[in-house]
Amino acid sequence: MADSILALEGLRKRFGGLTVTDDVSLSVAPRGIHAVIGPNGAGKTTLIHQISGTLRPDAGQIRFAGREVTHLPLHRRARLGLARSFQITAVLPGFSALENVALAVQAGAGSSFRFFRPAAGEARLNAAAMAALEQVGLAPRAGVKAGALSHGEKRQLELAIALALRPKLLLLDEPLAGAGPEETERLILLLGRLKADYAILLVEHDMQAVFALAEAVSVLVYGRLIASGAPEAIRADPAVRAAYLGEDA
Ligand SMILES: Nc1ncnc2c1ncn2[C@@H]1O[C@H](COP(=O)(O)OP(=O)(O)OP(=O)(O)O)[C@@H](O)[C@H]1O
Repeated sequence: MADSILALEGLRKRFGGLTVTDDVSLSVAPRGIHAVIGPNGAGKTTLIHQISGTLRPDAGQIRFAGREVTHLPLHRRARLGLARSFQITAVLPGFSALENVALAVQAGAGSSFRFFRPAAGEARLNAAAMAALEQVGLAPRAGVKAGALSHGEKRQLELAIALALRPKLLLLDEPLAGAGPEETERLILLLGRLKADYAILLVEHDMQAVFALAEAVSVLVYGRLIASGAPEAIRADPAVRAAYLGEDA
């Protein structure tokens, strides 16, 4: 589709005898949240890994921002604006929130910061990092060591790191996992704000959050996409109810 930021076409991935991504085609709009849901082991994370470039598909095509990226390595896709949220384990606990984001900005900016004298470069770096912290509501905690942040704040920090790379598409794999009720509410509000400016592909088990946030929902079962569409249509889809939502419906 011409107006999609991401388009998957006939994507396939096998692990030995197991087909984990089975002829998956879907497109993601340039703004808003597209959720991918499905039971445990359905292949959601494997799909995200193929989009980010961590895993190579066996067949099919991935188009991102108007070009084919199927065989591009992860860092080249990141430069084009494809960001995955970094897991908490990637955050450096001994560095402040600001330093963590600044490191990401520096890595993402590549050579563009070399043109500045070190001090000026550092000021620009910190300003860009602070802007990303502001976007996620973490600016007041900029000086706090990442290791001392609460679980929810670490999630916010991961998002700030991803945003610092100025992405066009954010890949979020279970951003609400492990968050308490209050943190969940805060993160849902944050994602609701971010989706106005970014395309977000969201893998999430929290169905309340998914149906509150998503403009589009795709349902994976055993690696196959059994439905894709507006949340209301997905909720009413008999195949989806039978395969997945049935137990909660
Ligand atoms: N590297 C691998 N080698 C072999 N099998 C794998 C590998 N990675 C994942 N799998 C298998 O592929 C299937 C899909 O896994 P995946 O993690 O993508 O599912 P998921 O939908 O993200 O699950 P969950 O909701 O539990 O996180 C599972 O059966 C899993 O055991």
